[in-house]
Amino acid sequence: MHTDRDRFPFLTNTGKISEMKAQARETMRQVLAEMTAEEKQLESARLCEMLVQLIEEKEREARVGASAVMWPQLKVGTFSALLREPDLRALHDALPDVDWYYPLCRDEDQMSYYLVHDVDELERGSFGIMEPNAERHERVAAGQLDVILCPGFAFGRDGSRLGKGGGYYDRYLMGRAVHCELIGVGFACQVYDTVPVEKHDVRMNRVLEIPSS
Ligand SMILES: Nc1nc2c(c(=O)[nH]1)N(C=O)[C@@H](CNc1ccc(C(=O)N[C@@H](CCC(=O)O)C(=O)O)cc1)CN2
Ligand SMILES: Nc1ncnc2c1ncn2[C@@H]1O[C@H](COP(=O)(O)OP(=O)(O)OP(=O)(O)O)[C@@H](O)[C@H]1O
Repeated sequence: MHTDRDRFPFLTNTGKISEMKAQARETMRQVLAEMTAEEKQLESARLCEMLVQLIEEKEREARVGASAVMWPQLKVGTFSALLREPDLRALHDALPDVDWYYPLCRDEDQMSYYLVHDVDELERGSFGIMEPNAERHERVAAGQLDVILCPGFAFGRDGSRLGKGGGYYDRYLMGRAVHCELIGVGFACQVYDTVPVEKHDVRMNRVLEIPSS
């Protein structure tokens, strides 16, 4: 059953989508600021459990018929949490066979992913985000990732995503492989039926939603 909660509630239609997106981001900053550290921790753990199930299922699919010499390892793009984002670090321990890649903003508009075995290898970089180091970590081509976990300010169940406003993800995701699954990962208060998007905004294949208890 859909309720008012499901409609993205904070918009006055100004006729300009870019203005509506800016307004929606501002509201989401306020909504997210109300979450306590404990709530964020609990929901992050829940999201990790959901992701473990999903990724294990993908691993099983990839391994049907695979041989021991060509044992497929999933390449998954993840992210380091900003203050208002879910903390996904627990995935490393829960899924040790996955190759984890983290984004690095290389200049004003380009982002690339690098292989990171241990979260302790990340260093504080642009925007205060914990990032890989281009000299120490191995870069992967955009078309090589099997799954990309995408952060954002808000997500729609229809796959729409409201990002942070840098355009990094949209530009990067244009180069993804056809089989690559894009998963929107946010807290429960970030998921609505739909959120405002422009033509260039890339749709998620799936948006995680913590079931309401
Ligand atoms: N974890 C993470 N890594 C990412 C992004 C992201 O959104 N999240 N980016 C996506 O493009 C790129 C960096 N771009 C960014 C653009 C804007 C803000 C920003 O406006 N920060 C918020 C604070 C958000 C928070 O704490 O959650 C703000 O000022 O309100 C941050 C990063 C690449 N790496
Ligand atoms: N594929 C693209 N090619 C060129 N410019 C783009 C592309 N995608 C986005 N941009 C530009 O980047 C800027 C920010 O876009 P937008 O507001 O959609 O970012 P966002 O999706 O919120 O950010 P992010 O994806 O980094 O979280 C806009 O000026 C937009 O025109």
